[in-house]
Amino acid sequence: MIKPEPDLALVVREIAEEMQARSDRGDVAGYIPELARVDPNAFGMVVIAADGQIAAGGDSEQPFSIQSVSKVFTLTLALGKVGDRLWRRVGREPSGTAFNSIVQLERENGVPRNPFINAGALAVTDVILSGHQPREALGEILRFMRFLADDVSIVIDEGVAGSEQRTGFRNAALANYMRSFGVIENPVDFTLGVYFHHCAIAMSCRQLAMAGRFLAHGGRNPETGHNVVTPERARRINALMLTCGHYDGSGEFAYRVGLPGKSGVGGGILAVAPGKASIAVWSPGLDASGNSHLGRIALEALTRRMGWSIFGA
Ligand SMILES: NC(=O)CC[C@H](N)C(=O)O
Repeated sequence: MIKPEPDLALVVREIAEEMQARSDRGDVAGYIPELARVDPNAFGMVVIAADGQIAAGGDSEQPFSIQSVSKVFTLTLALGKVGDRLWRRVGREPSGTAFNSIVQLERENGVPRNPFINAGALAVTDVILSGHQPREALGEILRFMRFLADDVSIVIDEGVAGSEQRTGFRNAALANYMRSFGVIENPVDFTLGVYFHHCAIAMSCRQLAMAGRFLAHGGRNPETGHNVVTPERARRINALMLTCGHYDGSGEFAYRVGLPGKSGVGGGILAVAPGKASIAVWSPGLDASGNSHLGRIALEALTRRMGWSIFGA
């Protein structure tokens, strides 16, 4: 007997209700003052299926700080700008260290392990910035997000950006250290400014799931028909998300969820079920690796109930 496809809308609503009822929520990111004030009880989830069906649950329309989820999109832009030359400045291996770790950089001559840890994302941002003023580079990133999500209302939360600019001493240390090796080429303050601002882009789960659609469908947005990247590039970005998208929790995420995913300390996760769906989830409480605690649990429930893990049922 063939098992019927589970009802996606129902599954997402059920998961949202289950998550909202849980008391284990993790801890909100305390090191960025503006994020420390976010309500830990928020939870939202949006799944956009291949046919365009949108299944939503919880606080799916509430904008949150996408933080490191932005690194998927800056990586896409930087690859579009310099292609494989990007890999001279950043590696493609999981780090096995915290997202803001400093020790590995010294051992590896200022070349960050991958584009998703902070050091790697700073190097990627620096590539986008080269040849531009910070304002122009930021405009390019924001325009790209609006284009992908098909939504001009997406903005940068200046309060969050300013908050990080005042307190991001560790990122400043990473950037200065890389500058000493020539891995960062622009004035460090410029690169940091663009980085803090793209991390401070605010989006809802629906907007984020929209923006991720090209990754689920071989580089092409099935709705607009826009080819954003080649199928090969989409596949490779997904591979990096699977192996590096959750820092030192990437193995656990692959083990439990089985999808390429990218987290941010705002509590958002973008996950990609190739050929099937683009998924965004948000719950501000984090686990010890700095990834959304309930976000991961919700995604695990989704892939189990839908049979969507890339490794099989
Ligand atoms: N993991 C994250 O989301 C970190 C991003 C944050 N803006 C930082 O640089 O610390």
